[in-house]
Amino acid sequence: MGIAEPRTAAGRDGLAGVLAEPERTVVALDFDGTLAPIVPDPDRARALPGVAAALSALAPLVGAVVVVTGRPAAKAVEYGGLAGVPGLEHLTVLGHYGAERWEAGTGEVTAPEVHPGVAAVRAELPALLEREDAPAGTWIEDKDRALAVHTRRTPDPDAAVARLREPLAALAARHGLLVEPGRMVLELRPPGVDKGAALNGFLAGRVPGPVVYAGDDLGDLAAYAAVEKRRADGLPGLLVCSAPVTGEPPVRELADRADLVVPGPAGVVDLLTALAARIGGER
Ligand SMILES: O=P(O)(O)OC[C@H]1O[C@H](O[C@H]2O[C@H](CO)[C@@H](O)[C@H](O)[C@H]2O)[C@H](O)[C@@H](O)[C@@H]1O
Repeated sequence: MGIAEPRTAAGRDGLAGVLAEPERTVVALDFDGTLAPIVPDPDRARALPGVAAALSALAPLVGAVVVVTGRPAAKAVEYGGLAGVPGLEHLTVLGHYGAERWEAGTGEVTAPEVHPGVAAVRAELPALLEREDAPAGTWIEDKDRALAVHTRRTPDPDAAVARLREPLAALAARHGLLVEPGRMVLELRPPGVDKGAALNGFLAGRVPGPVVYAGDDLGDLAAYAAVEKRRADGLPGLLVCSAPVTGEPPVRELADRADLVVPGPAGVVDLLTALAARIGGER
């Protein structure tokens, strides 16, 4: 299995950079929709079988592998089966869009205090959803330092998001939070972090080199922008979009900016495996 040719010149340069300097390359990956197939119940999401094997084959061949997720870091580690995997001793997981950091080396999560607005939103959210007549199936995911309102299990998920967006934004703003939109979800979370800042923070202090970033949702756009900025500064980058395989359309803004669009987590596993084979074979 080979590596598909990126459709953009920047992407082809990015891939060439990765293959030329794997030891300086950072491979950054989103979790839900990229390593884990999308499922109706977020608590049942799990990394696709094959993810740990692909990552542990690739990680020793590149500078670093990092997971950048909106999930709490510990949940991504648990649902990803990412702890104690041979080859992943230096894995980092940046959770809550970078507010949390888990290191495989210590097995510990470091994070700031929980924003006080989260408790206030937690208290007011159920009444707001009732007042707004949120459709049956609307569901709150309590992530401790953020709250996500999911609509995937409502009859018309996109209409429910459109309807709830403004009142949720107003509630979030009253308590110093913001609304992060995603695939059939509106997350009320503290400001000051995003996946772009998370990725840049991770890259700071490392020897400058190529970056591969794979994601599937709106929250990944900030990381795309960070890679695009590096490319403008002359550093190679490869942007990968993990497109749904369920009939759901891909997030347009992401698919349009990607150098490579792959079919969901299985496509991501294939890409990681092919990268490892190519880099390993060229050593
Ligand atoms: O940054 P990510 O790793 O992509 O996390 C973003 C959000 O993903 C989760 O929600 C999404 O996946 C669910 C499980 O497949 C799906 O049911 C939901 O519709 C998706 O939006 C997660 O539940 C959120 O906490 C994450 O912030």
